[in-house]
Amino acid sequence: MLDFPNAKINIGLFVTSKRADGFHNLLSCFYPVQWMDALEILPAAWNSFDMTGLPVPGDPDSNLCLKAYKLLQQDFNLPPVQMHLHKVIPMGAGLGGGSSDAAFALRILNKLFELDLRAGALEDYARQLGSDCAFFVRNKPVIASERGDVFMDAALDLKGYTCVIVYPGIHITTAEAYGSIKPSQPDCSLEMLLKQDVKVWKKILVNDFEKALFPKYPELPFIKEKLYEAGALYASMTGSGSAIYGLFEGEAPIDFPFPDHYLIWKGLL
Ligand SMILES: C[C@](O)(CO)[C@H](O)COP(=O)(O)OP(=O)(O)OC[C@H]1O[C@@H](n2ccc(N)nc2=O)[C@H](O)[C@@H]1O
Ligand SMILES: Nc1ncnc2c1ncn2[C@@H]1O[C@H](COP(=O)(O)OP(=O)(O)OP(=O)(O)O)[C@@H](O)[C@H]1O
Repeated sequence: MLDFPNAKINIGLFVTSKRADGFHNLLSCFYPVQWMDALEILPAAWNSFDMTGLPVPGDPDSNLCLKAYKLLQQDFNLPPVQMHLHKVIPMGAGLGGGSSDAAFALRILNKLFELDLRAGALEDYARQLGSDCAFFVRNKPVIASERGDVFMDAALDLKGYTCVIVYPGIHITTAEAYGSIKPSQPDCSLEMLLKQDVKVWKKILVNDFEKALFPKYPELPFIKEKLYEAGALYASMTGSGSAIYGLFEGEAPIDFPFPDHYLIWKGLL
């Protein structure tokens, strides 16, 4: 069975407090975007896993797709599978690519072997694999709270907007980003802020990680400024970076003044 794990962007991200378990509570709108990997899982005589596309750092045995298989294997007597992951979404970008692969692996295995797990049960498995992972089971716009894994549907429809995502090749680990953050509370509820016109988001919505990371990586505010100069109504870093996105009404410009090694994705929301 073949599927296409997609990325997400965060629209507004407030890190509100540090928790007793070492994680942070946050408030953020997660919005799916169609920058996608490809993941195929087939029944096989023995287990195998291989990858193509962007190189994924670390031991392949610790790949989140395999972790997803092993997690379900603890509760279900799964037959062996061959998995193939084609990696397109950059890592350390705040786009949640690894988390999406893991959630899609759970979804595919659920269908392939007719495990009959409902969305709630799949989300519970996903939470064990990473904070962002549960979102990709739902995969529609939500306001996430707590560890980023408790959701409320977001009444936000950006159909017709074009999203441009720029990844400058700076790998920021999530742990590094949270390590430099100072928690703060938003003045007003995120739902209220998102109800305002996209044109005013620039003045009212923030990603708290920008304050912590922009002074350390000056390329990042530069990219954001260039997206605004190109006509974006709203631009922001996604998650804990380093990708920066811009939202354009209708079509986006074709050319951006970025170096060749940057990865740029453009698509309709
Ligand atoms: C920045 C976001 O992408 C926003 O969507 C997420 O909060 C990141 O979620 P993630 O990559 O799935 O993170 P995890 O793999 O669960 O955690 C990696 C590390 O990030 C930190 N972490 C993560 C999520 C969270 N709510 N608080 C944290 O402090 C912890 O140090 C943790 O050890
Ligand atoms: N299938 C996978 N795809 C990508 N990274 C994976 C995968 N499995 C394990 N990893 C590990 O997870 C790390 C980063 O994952 P991810 O792509 O989710 O980054 P991210 O976009 O910064 O995540 P987030 O938005 O959740 O902070 C990689 O450096 C890699 O070592």
